[in-house]
Amino acid sequence: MVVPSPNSIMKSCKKTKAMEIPTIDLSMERSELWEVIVKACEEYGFFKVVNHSVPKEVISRLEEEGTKFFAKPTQEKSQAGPATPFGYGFTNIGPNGDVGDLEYLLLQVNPLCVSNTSKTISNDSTKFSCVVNDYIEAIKEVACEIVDLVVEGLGVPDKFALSRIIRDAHSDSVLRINHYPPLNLKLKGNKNSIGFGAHSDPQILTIMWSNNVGGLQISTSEGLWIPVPPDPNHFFVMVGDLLQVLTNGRFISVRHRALTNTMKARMSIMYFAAPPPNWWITPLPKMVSPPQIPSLYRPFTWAQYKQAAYSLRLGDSRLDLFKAQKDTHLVAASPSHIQC
Ligand SMILES: C=C1C[C@]23C[C@@]1(O)CC[C@H]2[C@@]12CC[C@H](O)[C@@](C)(C(=O)O1)[C@H]2[C@@H]3C(=O)O
Ligand SMILES: O=C(O)CCC(=O)C(=O)O
Ligand SMILES: [Fe+2]
Repeated sequence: MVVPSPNSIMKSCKKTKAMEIPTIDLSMERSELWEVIVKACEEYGFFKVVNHSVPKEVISRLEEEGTKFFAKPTQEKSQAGPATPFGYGFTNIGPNGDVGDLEYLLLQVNPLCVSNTSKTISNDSTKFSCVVNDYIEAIKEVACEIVDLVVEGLGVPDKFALSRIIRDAHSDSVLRINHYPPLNLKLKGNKNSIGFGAHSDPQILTIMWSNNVGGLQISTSEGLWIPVPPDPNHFFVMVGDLLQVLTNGRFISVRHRALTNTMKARMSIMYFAAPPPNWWITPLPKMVSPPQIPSLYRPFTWAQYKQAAYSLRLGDSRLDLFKAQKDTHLVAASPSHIQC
């Protein structure tokens, strides 16, 4: 059952639309759960999860570490940067000059990488690493539970086809802590500043937590923006580009953006579940049946896709590069030909 969120009635304004965010109660019967999850992934590529297994303290400890770090003077924070790609980054979201008013910490989820990056982030790097690792372990379980339900809902015989990728020791999953300082109206003179420009996440699945400050918007297929009411007690899930490919386009990766708040600082913690770099991405066998249902995409590795994603601008439609089109003039250069 998809439960309407109580905060879902929003004022419509130009190019935005009120919508009930699909809410999935993870304590429901498994047989009912996979059906609603598949429906939400097909319709929106986005949903909220309630009754998840992550203890409140695991979230609040990481929020506290994030707050402590972002409160430091810029010079001190910069010692943890630049984010190339891991560590502290600010203002420019990507290497292509994409604008956005935010600062962030980007960490590879591998405990050794967390430990190394933590040394420049915190004076008590052991504590920081522990807090981050506890969060990663807990959120990874939520991600695996969700993809296992997706696999079951799609009728894929290999029950762990997706969670196995996320659990792989060489998984390239990352954790990102975003901090959007309050918008200085006097300096910006514009009420709606973009914190993080419109994009879809390139990985398989994103699990997002945010503090009680709104800002996230998701896009409908008609290009209307839907504001997502904040809810620090629950998580939000986003379908990423790779899940779109793995389901042969049955699920659509959700385009989203974050606006900055005029008064309050916003913090979001994103877990991006990804395969190992050399993992080949092709639709799950159940999702193709040639010649009637051919694969919409040509095979590629996560490393190739990531390279393409990082060499394009934030809003570009990177999946188009990997479509299995027959007309050669529409087929883009293979990823190895893409300039970085
Ligand atoms: C502009 C960019 C930032 C980004 C890499 C990219 O070139 C295009 C994708 C962006 C994104 C969005 C989701 C995640 O926040 C992220 C870590 C990712 O994997 O892809 C960011 C990248 C980034 O900030 O490095
Ligand atoms: O902060 C948010 O709400 C969204 C951040 C985001 O989209 C990202 O980190 O990829
Ligand atoms: Fe994102």
